[in-house]
Amino acid sequence: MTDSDRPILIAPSLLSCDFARIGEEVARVEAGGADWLHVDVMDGHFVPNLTIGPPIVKAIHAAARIPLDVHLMISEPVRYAEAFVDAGAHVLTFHWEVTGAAGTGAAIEAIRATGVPAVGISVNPDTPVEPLEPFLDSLDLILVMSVFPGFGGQKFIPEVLTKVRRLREMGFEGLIEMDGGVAPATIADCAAAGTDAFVAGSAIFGSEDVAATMKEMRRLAAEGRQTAAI
Ligand SMILES: O=C(CO)[C@H](O)[C@H](O)COP(=O)(O)O
Ligand SMILES: [Fe+2]
Repeated sequence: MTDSDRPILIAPSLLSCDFARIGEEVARVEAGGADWLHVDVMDGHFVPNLTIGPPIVKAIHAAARIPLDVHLMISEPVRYAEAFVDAGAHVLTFHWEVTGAAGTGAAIEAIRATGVPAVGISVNPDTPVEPLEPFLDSLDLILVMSVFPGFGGQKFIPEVLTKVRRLREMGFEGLIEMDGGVAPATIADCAAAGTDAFVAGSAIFGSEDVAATMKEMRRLAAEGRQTAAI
């Protein structure tokens, strides 16, 4: 895939939305041009925070028209994968820190067996990407965390950009997603490094006009990618 063929996917993280009005929040970002809805699942064990489970994901899916990008920050992703896929996950991403070199192949296989359209793996900011090499051909997406998982509204860690470049050098052709502190000020660098999918919670839901913010982020991502290609 050449740079010009690569998508620019804007994925608002519902972690920063008004949960009391979640259906309206979904409609608001869809109308504003979102490509995916990013859903953060936390278990209070892998990360020190608790969010939502399959019933709420099902409710979001019922309200949504665009794909659900489900980010599992949980210690037992395989145990719960089917429940999240039944609830409507389109992309299901688990963490390398949970499965490691010994368990990742089996986890990918088990999650693939659920019939989910896309299987992803995520790496924390301090996790290298080289150990992912044996699994690159069996992954649809790699989510590079640009904050330590657990909370929205944290500051972008720019050092992770080298891992996006490294994954492209290693020949990964699938989607690369960045999550954490992605905003108008940081998105161009993410795109220039080789990112396709951009998760943003506080930058989108914290803005006055979600449509204008997403449009501006898309423009800056395209510009960043083009600058990198010159
Ligand atoms: O996975 C996450 C946190 O663990 C969230 O997706 C992420 O933090 C998005 O929020 P923000 O854009 O505000 O950083
Ligand atoms: Fe996330």
